[in-house]
Amino acid sequence: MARLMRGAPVAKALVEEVAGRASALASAGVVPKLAVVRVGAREADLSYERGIEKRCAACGIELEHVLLGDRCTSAELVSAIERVGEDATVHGCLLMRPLPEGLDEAAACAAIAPEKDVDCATAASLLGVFEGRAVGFPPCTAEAVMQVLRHYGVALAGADACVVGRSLVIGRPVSMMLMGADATVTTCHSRTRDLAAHCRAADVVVVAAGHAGIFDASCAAPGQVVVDVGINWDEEAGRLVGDVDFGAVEPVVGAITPVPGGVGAVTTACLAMHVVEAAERSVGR
Ligand SMILES: NC(=O)C1=CN([C@@H]2O[C@H](COP(=O)(O)OP(=O)(O)OC[C@H]3O[C@@H](n4cnc5c(N)ncnc54)[C@H](OP(=O)(O)O)[C@@H]3O)[C@@H](O)[C@H]2O)C=CC1
Ligand SMILES: Nc1nc(=O)c2c([nH]1)NC[C@@H]1CN(c3ccc(C(=O)N[C@@H](CCC(=O)O)C(=O)O)cc3)C=[N+]21
Repeated sequence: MARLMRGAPVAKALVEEVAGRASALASAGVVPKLAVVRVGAREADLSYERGIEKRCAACGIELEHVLLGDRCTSAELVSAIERVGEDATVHGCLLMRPLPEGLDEAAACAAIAPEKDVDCATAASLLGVFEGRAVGFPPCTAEAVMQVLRHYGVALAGADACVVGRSLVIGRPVSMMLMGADATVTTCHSRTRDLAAHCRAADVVVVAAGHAGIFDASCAAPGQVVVDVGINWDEEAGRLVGDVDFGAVEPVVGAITPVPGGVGAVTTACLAMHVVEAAERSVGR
């Protein structure tokens, strides 16, 4: 039986700290505020937004929704993002990604004011992650993975870590952050020849491929720590599932995060933390 690494206690500890800092700011006349920019109404974005709403309410963070229709142009999106940048009452700007087909994501990300980039969409923030410096903010999900590992006391120095996925939002930043924590990191992707062998050889595995069940019993090893970042909708079962075949893997490994109730719950807490930190920076705290 593996140890279950639930997200709730990790999120709770973060929220307590964030709420305290937000209320200190509010007493000084600054209410931390997040703008969420969403194009269209896809379910992945809506479910994230519901989590953000709950979390911001619990932390004392104000929320503004900037909504654009499915058929908006890249120019309209860029000017909406620029208006958020000019609004001095807003401290954080989250652009829901990926954008619908046909919109220029690079231009939209570049339009975010760097100091309000709470989810690592700009080049400046990515450079901070790459260099391991605290300029900007790392992606909330990548940071949530690190917070889970830290909360549950997973030793990373000298450990062999395997990351499945190389996207700019999760796979690559998590690989960098694990390396920054002195792990030896292997990053796998769709052209990796023997995924199962790389996974089995690792002490810690972070799975972010976006395919239900891609990490199965053939990837698992006794004692291993498995962090499941995947969020997939299982039509047949009518529920949320991760990238890990939980039923097959849980009996083998040492520790594992559930889906739902794992990394996703911590992601919104990291977002709230970034907004408060951005508000603190804006008043020179
Ligand atoms: N828990 C949370 O808070 C969040 C969870 N997510 C979830 O995380 C998952 C990953 O998201 P994201 O990084 O944006 O997804 P992307 O689709 O951008 O990237 C997926 C990565 O997985 C790799 N991959 C795909 N198939 C395989 C395979 N068969 N073997 C090995 N690698 C493979 C891809 O390789 P290649 O580069 O070669 O194509 C790619 O690098 C999704 O399920 C998403 O819903 C997303 C945001 C937040
Ligand atoms: N710039 C950007 N960054 C993102 O991180 C991002 C995004 N755009 N677009 C949409 C996807 C999707 N996503 C989710 C994160 C957490 C939950 C979440 O809270 N999940 C809970 C369950 C929620 C529920 O109860 O339904 C859990 O896993 O326990 C859901 C979805 C982030 N995304």
